[in-house]
Amino acid sequence: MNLNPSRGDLIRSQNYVSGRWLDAHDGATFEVCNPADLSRITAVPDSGARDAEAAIEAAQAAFAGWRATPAKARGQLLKRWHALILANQEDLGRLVSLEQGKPLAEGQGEVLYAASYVEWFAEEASRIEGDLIAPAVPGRRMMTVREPVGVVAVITPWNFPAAMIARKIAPALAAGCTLVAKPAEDTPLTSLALIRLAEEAGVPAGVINIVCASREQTPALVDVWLADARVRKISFTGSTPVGKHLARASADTLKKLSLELGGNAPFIVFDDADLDAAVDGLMVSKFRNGGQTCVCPNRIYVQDKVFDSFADKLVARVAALQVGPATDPKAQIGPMINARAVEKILHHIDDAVARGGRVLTGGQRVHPELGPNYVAPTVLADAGQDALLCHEETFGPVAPLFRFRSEEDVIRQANDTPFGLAGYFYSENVSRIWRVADALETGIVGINEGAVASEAAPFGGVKESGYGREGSKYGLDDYMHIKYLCQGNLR
Ligand SMILES: O=CCCC(=O)O
Repeated sequence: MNLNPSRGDLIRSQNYVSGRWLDAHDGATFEVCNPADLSRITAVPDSGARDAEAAIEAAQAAFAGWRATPAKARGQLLKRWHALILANQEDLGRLVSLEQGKPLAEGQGEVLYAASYVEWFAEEASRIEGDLIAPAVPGRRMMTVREPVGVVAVITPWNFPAAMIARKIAPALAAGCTLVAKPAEDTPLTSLALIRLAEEAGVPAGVINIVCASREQTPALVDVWLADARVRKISFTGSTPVGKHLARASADTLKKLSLELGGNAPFIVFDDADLDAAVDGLMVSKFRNGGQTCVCPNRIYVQDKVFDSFADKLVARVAALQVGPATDPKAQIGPMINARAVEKILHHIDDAVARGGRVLTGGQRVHPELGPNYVAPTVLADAGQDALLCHEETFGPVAPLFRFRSEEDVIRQANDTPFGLAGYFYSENVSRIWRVADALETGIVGINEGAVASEAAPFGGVKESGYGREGSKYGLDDYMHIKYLCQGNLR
């Protein structure tokens, strides 16, 4: 099966700045490869400081006009973009799978997920409202209006190359912001294809600007955005260390920040749970995108009494997962994104085994004849709480099971992490459901549910998983500020 899009113009190998497709200022490029077999797909610009600067200038120049465009008209443009994304779903889905590696069905599903944010914010654009406030003294009228923050820098990860950029660009445009964007170096092509469709939808020149950069070149590019006072906001999805760096480095210009950072999600199975439902939920949440998802369960706590039967059911399902490239229609788990990701996953497995863990299934690389990035879906049991995979996001198809005795105990363990993005638990006891939902220190809680993401829901974390919310009726707030108007001397 060929993963190349049938519409050739959707594979772009240039930046898009001020409505023009351009090479990097110095002509530098880097290669984008298929993680399934490391074959070269194309090369894209390896942009630097001058390209970053040009993108800001374009976004700043377009801001006044875009902000003045009625919200309804901005929404209509987003609707046209949404329609084009749906019309090209198959091509975009193939492109996601080609550069990111996820199975075809997941690539197609991701495009729908991305489109759902565009549609949501197309509609939210018409609901940008202010308030009339009861004045505290006579003769005054007090009100609020909401204004776009200005130029936004959007920095996206490789694990959802369509959805993550869509759920940042759509609210930014709906709010009246213009933007400069940098897609992940592993997966720039889907983002470029989406921008090509936004251009086709009629988004004016300069409103969206996107520049690509390699891992080595990214700091030089992003530093320009961090230092420039015209960039009023950064929206970033990625690791906690990088999020902290962005917060520190943008402090001098006090930018507004949305940081969707690392997770270390607990998944708790109480002994009053429906075990089959819990296994279903874990399969969906843990093995989506091969475990390379920030809301994937990282630590699975199972109550003593049901531990063995849960483990048996889970192992049967995990051992049956098909691993392979997206060109194989039977594949359910694709390659990991790159060699560094594979090394980390294998290191976590080895470390867990060194700390008393048992491999119940998987535990090693597979299909070396296809490529070096395939890891067998793995279930581990009984590693110590000091194992690395208790403290760091593994970001791979590894499900470590830990026994617990009491609710109190498991809540303490679940919250014993600096991260707080998602948490999940399964129980049929209504009182426990509300107790545990309240006690989990996470921004998202799945209660008897493993698939929590939705454009209608606020996505984001607490603690060192970041701040800000994406999607939902709250999602526009990150791209707007509130201005208070006070009229005095009313007669
Ligand atoms: O990995 C980050 C985002 C995942 C999601 O939107 O469900």
